[in-house]
Amino acid sequence: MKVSIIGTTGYGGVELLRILHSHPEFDIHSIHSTKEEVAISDEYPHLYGIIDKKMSSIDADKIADESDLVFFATPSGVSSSLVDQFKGKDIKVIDLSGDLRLKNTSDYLKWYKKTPANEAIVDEAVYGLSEWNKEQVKAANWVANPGCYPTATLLGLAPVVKEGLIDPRSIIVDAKSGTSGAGRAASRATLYAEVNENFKIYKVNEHQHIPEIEQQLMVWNSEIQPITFSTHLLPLTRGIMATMYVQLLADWETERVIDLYQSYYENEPFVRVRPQGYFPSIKDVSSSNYCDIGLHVDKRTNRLTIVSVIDNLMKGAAGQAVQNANIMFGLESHSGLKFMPLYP
Ligand SMILES: NC(=O)C1=CN([C@@H]2O[C@H](COP(=O)(O)OP(=O)(O)OC[C@H]3O[C@@H](n4cnc5c(N)ncnc54)[C@H](OP(=O)(O)O)[C@@H]3O)[C@@H](O)[C@H]2O)C=CC1
Ligand SMILES: CC(=O)N[C@@H](CCC(=O)OP(=O)(O)O)C(=O)O
Repeated sequence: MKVSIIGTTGYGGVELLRILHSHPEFDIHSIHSTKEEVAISDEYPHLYGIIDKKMSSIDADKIADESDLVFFATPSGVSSSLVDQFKGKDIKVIDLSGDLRLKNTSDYLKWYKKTPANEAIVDEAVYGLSEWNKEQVKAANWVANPGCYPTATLLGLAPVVKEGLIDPRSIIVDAKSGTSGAGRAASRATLYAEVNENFKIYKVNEHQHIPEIEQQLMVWNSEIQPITFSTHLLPLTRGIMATMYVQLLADWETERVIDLYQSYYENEPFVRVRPQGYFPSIKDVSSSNYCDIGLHVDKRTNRLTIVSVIDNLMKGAAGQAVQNANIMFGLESHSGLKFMPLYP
């Protein structure tokens, strides 16, 4: 199968290249960004002699004629204009941005402060949280690849929310990310001198992933109320840790909660529910497509602590996008994604 990538010079795009270069079924047919006739190895010298392909102009007709699938690894606002160029064409699309995720376009306007994408395509797009929406992803022409924080958060909350085990008003998510989550464009917030030996909270109660998380939680359980969700910048390149606190409605032992999570995820190659007493760290999943989950019930408060870790560029972006592509084309969901975490 031939694939094209738009936004190849970004961190999500170059992670797609890393995965697809050794994928058994997908061939990288064309790569694109705002630059043309520039070799990707000039932008990323680590690719020298491995992928020296040049970027070409974004011609939607040509891409649709020649490729089976295109990834939009472009910023929010740019993806929506690509949607206009690709709609009606005979090609499957996976968008890594937030542009197709929010079904209510007024939410998009409110949280992203940008013009929403074409409403019919937003309606049609399937939310590609791979573990949960497989049948829909399989049949989809447009996939909205989930955000990095929502992926870690939703995989960690799904079993207790679906089972109705928690007070629906009690969800608190304390999330932290490495700086590659902000992309490759230069910004003061991600300068070495700002991030190194520092730890900052940002976008307090205003993060654009809040409506995305709430939307999916409410699909699973309509009782869910607005959540508290905080994001912090870690002095790391890759990785997300989401620590979540929820109030259990009945007395549950930690062991029983772990059993529940293990039964939910037993057939999922990328979700590892850790045994009692172990809490995963970011290094446990670095550069891999795994999401690791640790759980503990505090018997004094009857609150459950859930720790969920992912690599933001893999399970949080390019890895999950390829997982969705595998599902869309009837391949094994872990095809081309069997990377062991990088350690140390
Ligand atoms: N980084 C992460 O961990 C995650 C990112 N995402 C989402 O994935 C998308 C990509 O993120 P990321 O790779 O980090 O972003 P980057 O800023 O690193 O890269 C953006 C890419 O988009 C290209 N681009 C920008 N404007 C245009 C345009 N008008 N037409 C064509 N290409 C354009 C850039 O090309 P050029 O070099 O030519 O400017 C670059 O290749 C974003 O929507 C982001 O929110 C989602 C989950 C996690
Ligand atoms: C560390 C960091 O800055 N992370 C970014 C993730 C943005 C992102 O992935 O954007 P969409 O999913 O909305 O497209 C942030 O918190 O805004």
